[in-house]
Amino acid sequence: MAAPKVLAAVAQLTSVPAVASNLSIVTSLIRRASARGAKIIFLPENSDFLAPDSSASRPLIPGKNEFVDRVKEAANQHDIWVNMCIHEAPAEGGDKRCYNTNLLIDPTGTVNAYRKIHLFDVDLAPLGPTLKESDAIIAGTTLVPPIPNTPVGNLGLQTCFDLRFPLPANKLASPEFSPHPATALTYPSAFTVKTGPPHWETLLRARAIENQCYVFASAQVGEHFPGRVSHGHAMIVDPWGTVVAQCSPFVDPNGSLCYAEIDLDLVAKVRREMPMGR
Ligand SMILES: O=C(O)CNC(=O)[C@H](CS)NC(=O)CCC(=O)C(=O)O
Repeated sequence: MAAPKVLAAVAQLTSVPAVASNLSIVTSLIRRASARGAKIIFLPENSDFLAPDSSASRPLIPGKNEFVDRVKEAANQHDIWVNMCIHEAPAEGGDKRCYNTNLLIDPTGTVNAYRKIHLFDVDLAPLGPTLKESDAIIAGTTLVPPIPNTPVGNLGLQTCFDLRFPLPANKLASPEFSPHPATALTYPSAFTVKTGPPHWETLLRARAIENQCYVFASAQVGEHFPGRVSHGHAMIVDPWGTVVAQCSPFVDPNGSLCYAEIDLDLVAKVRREMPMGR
C-alpha cells in the first residue's frame, strides 16, 4: 500500500540579536505552515537569536528557555512538528558559552536534542569569512540516532557546518548504527555569503544522493547586524538529488517558506532500485 504523502515546510528568516522579535516571526511561520497543511516545519540555526556576542542574549538558567517554551506551545496549538536550532545554556556552571542545539519538537511537547559537533572555526580572509564559533559555543560530542515516526519518517539531526562531513550523515542512514536508519536528514543552517554560493547546494544534494534520503535545509538569510550576512537558499532535496522546493532569494522581513510533498515510497524505491546497503 502506498504511504500517504505528507507536506513539509522549510523556512528562511533573518534572526536579529533580539529574541522577542525572532520569536514573533518564528511563531507566525509555524502558524502559516500549519494553515497550509504542513505536518512539520524546519526552522534554521540561530532561530532564537543571531548576535555579535552570543553570551549577551544567552538563556541564563540551564534547562529553562522561554523561547523554546513558546515554540512548544505553538507546535501544540497548531498541531505541527518543529525542528530548529537554539542556544542551550550548559548545566555545568562557569562557562559563558552555550551549546548550539538542534531540537525536534513534536506537537505533544516531546523534545529530541542534538548538540552541534563540528564548530565553524575558519579564517578565509580575504576571500571568505573569519569566524570562530568555538568562542561562543561548546562542541557537542554525541551523534543522536534518527528519531523514528516523524512526519518525514526517521529523521537524522545535523547542523550547518556538519553538512561538510559526510561520515555522520552516512552513519545516520546506516542500518548498522540504528534500527531506524534516516529516511531524512535536517541541516538547520546559517551559511555565509562567501561559502554559500560555491558549496551549499552541492553539499546538500550530495548528502541526499549518497544517503538516498530527503534533505531539509532551512536557512538564515540577509543581514543580521552590520557585518553578518547569510546566504539563504533554504531548500528541500529529494532522495534522487532533485531540489524539489526552494525559498525565494529575496529577503522577506516576515520570513519565507517553501513546501514539498514528502513521498517515503520514493525513498524505498530509490534504495530498492539502486542498492547501496540500506
Ligand atoms: O555565529 C553564530 O552566532 C551562530 N553560528 C553560526 O551561524 C554557524 C557557526 S559560525 N554558522 C556556520 O556553521 C556556517 C557554516 C558555513 O557557512 C560553511 O560551512 O561554509
